[in-house]
Amino acid sequence: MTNIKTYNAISSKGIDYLKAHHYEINSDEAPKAILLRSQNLHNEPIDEDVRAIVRAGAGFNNIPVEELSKRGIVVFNTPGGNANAVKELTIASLVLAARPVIGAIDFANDTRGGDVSLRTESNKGGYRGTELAGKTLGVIGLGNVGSKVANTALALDMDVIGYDPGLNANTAWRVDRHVLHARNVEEVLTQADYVTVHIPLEEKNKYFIDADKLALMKPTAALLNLSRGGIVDDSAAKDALDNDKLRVYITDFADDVLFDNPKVIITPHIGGSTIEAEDTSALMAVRQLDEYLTTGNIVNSVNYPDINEPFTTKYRVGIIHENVPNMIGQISKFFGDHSINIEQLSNRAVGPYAYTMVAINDFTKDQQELVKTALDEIPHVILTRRYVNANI
Ligand SMILES: NC(=O)c1ccc[n+]([C@@H]2O[C@H](COP(=O)([O-])OP(=O)(O)OC[C@H]3O[C@@H](n4cnc5c(N)ncnc54)[C@H](O)[C@@H]3O)[C@@H](O)[C@H]2O)c1
Ligand SMILES: O=C(O)[C@H](O)COP(=O)(O)O
Repeated sequence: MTNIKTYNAISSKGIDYLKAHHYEINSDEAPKAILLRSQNLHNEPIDEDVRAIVRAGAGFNNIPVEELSKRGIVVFNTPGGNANAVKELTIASLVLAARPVIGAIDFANDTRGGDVSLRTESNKGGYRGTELAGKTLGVIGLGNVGSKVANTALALDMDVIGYDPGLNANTAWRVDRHVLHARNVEEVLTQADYVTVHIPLEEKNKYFIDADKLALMKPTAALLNLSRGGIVDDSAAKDALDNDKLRVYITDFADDVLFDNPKVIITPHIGGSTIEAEDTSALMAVRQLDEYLTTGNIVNSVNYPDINEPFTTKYRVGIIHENVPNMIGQISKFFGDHSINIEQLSNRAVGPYAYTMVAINDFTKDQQELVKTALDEIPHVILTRRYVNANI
């Protein structure tokens, strides 16, 4: 049995899937893989035998990806698995930014005991809000979450302007054609009545919304951050609120500087916390993990290229290596030199790393032993794994 170590509350759908596929969870054996949500893995020792780490969720800033890549550990996430949940909380946040719902609920509860109807009707004028229809929503990041938010806002009769320089032919189609594409983030910030940020916390995005960008926003605007703490400079946001340069700030990430501020609404990182999103993300995660551990196929990796081929031969060898010249030449030569016939060879690279998958039918025990030890000695090869097709 292969042991999988888990952190955080992983949906039972994911755990049951693993158990039904001959894995054990958190046993005494050295784990072959880690399955987690937001657990911070930076500064945590990762067991020698670990071959894969799967984030059941979108953001992977809690995982030391660079360090793991050097060890040949494949890191996966589950893109889109919780996007609908975040979209719905973002829409709820827009409504909370437009209408004083929370204060109104508190007031309604306070009317208990007196002439409820009289007190309610005579004081409800203090809880008048505005409508989203006709206002402009700026969406920064039009990925799985941002595209859904943008499209839904159109259905609420908002004008939507989006900014995402990373869109490509595969991802751009998700965005409704009525969403205006900004040439730069400044266009979004200056035009929007509501700004919502849906980008990953990478080095380049740390404090992406800082004092300078806040200064470009309308003083009547609302800022929403359901992406990550650290993407908005919360101290700068607090200053903008205190100086009437920003009307309201809603964030899914608590921060000491934001507490006890009537212009701030904080939720406790619940964007992806729905039953549906947790089930979907966990199932995506365990399927991707099982696929990698049993066939070598890589789907939704954040550090290595995806290779997803039907497993039609008896054996496969997956080779994780650096993306440098002549690797395919050296790998092919190795197999040729040892009289191992290659049925198919797939190779893809992303950034500094590459993955080569070699499909084999005739593979003696001696040849398999040789591959296990000698292939790793080719310079720039990081890790080699052999896969046996259980269906042949
Ligand atoms: N609150 C929650 O519980 C919750 C749930 C899911 C995701 N998230 C966060 O939201 C982020 C986005 O999620 P997603 O599923 O949409 O990810 P995604 O990868 O599908 O989309 C992210 C998009 O942001 C774009 N982008 C990156 N940097 C940018 C920048 N500086 N300006 C404009 N666009 C930029 C990328 O090109 C990409 O299209 C995640 O990385 C995660 O941190 C939070
Ligand atoms: O990046 C994500 O997917 C979200 O932040 C959800 O995090 P969680 O799985 O800890 O709820």
